[in-house]
Amino acid sequence: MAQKPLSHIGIIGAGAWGTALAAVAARAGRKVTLWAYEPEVADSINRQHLNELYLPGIPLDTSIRATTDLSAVSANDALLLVCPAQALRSVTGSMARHVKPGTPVAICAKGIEQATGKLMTEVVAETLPEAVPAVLSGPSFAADVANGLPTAVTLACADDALGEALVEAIGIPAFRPYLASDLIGAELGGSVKNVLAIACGIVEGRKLGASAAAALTARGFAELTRLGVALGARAETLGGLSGLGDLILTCGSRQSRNMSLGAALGEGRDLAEIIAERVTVAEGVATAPAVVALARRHNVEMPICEAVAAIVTGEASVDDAIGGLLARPFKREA
Ligand SMILES: NC(=O)c1ccc[n+]([C@@H]2O[C@H](COP(=O)([O-])OP(=O)(O)OC[C@H]3O[C@@H](n4cnc5c(N)ncnc54)[C@H](O)[C@@H]3O)[C@@H](O)[C@H]2O)c1
Ligand SMILES: O=P(O)(O)OC[C@H](O)CO
Repeated sequence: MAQKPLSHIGIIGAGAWGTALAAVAARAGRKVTLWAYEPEVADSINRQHLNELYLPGIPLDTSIRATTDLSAVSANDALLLVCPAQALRSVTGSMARHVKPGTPVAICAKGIEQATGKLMTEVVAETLPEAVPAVLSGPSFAADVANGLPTAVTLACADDALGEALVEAIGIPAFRPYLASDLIGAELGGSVKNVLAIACGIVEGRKLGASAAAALTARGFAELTRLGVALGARAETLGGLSGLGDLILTCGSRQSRNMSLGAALGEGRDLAEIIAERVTVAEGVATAPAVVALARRHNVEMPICEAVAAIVTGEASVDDAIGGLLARPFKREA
């Protein structure tokens, strides 16, 4: 039977990225319902067509309807999960009874659950077992996408027909989803690059130079690839938009929350203070220790991620972590 078009898209999470994806789906001609955690965010979207808290100054299509009622998901043909990784289990658990069996559910959060070390696909398999999972990930700053600047991303789905229907539902010339079937590879790239972006930020904040930043990004990519392959991901996914593509973006720009948080750490600022000043999430902070635990379970060496985890958990100072990386024995590159 031919896959019917996905005309009504439910977006779970009205932070910067959920709001940008709502803008994309509306531009693609879809009916969009956006679930917000905060009533004032839903109110601002419905009344002023703005999300002043998370995506300030960007006018939204007036057709986007916001709600705080999770039962609204039952009216959607497909769902995009865009809440922070550490909140995904509680949100999907609360909405589970409203999700129709067979609904495609695209994970857009980039992180690993700290309490369990589980990937978002595992969390969704446990909380929404009758949904069809997909992963949407790649180089995409919310403000760029909401402003209509072009990018391309990976959309991974094990069901080809549903994957194609999702691409049709949200793809527009300025937002080009490339279809893939490797969900683990697609989600792992986005999760690990956030940790590596903190490391690159530290290099920037400590003024260690552009050569150090490039070397760190390349060695970080080697770490990401080792872990991905150990978890069954395909190397070409890790070298694609959702892996290398997003790593280059996030490691290279202070527009990234993870990179700028690292830069502030590198400048000598205190982590708790940096976080307290922000309303937005920097996923790499919670994901760093989770990546390290996952890597140890699979006997994968990830010294840069270990260094970031040691810094964010307060086990090492920035200088000690940098010194530890530079003192590692020389070895073969591959
Ligand atoms: N912002 C981007 O450019 C971008 C791009 C791609 C992917 N992502 C990913 O999307 C996810 C969401 O990020 P964002 O940038 O939209 O968020 P954000 O930082 O703009 O906002 C934080 C979000 O967390 C929500 N929240 C806070 N506590 C919550 C709770 N207990 N339960 C449910 N929701 C809660 C808030 O309502 C808000 O939606 C992250 O995993 C991020 O890595 C972000
Ligand atoms: O601002 P960041 O560091 O959360 O990065 C946003 C996106 O993941 C970039 O693709």
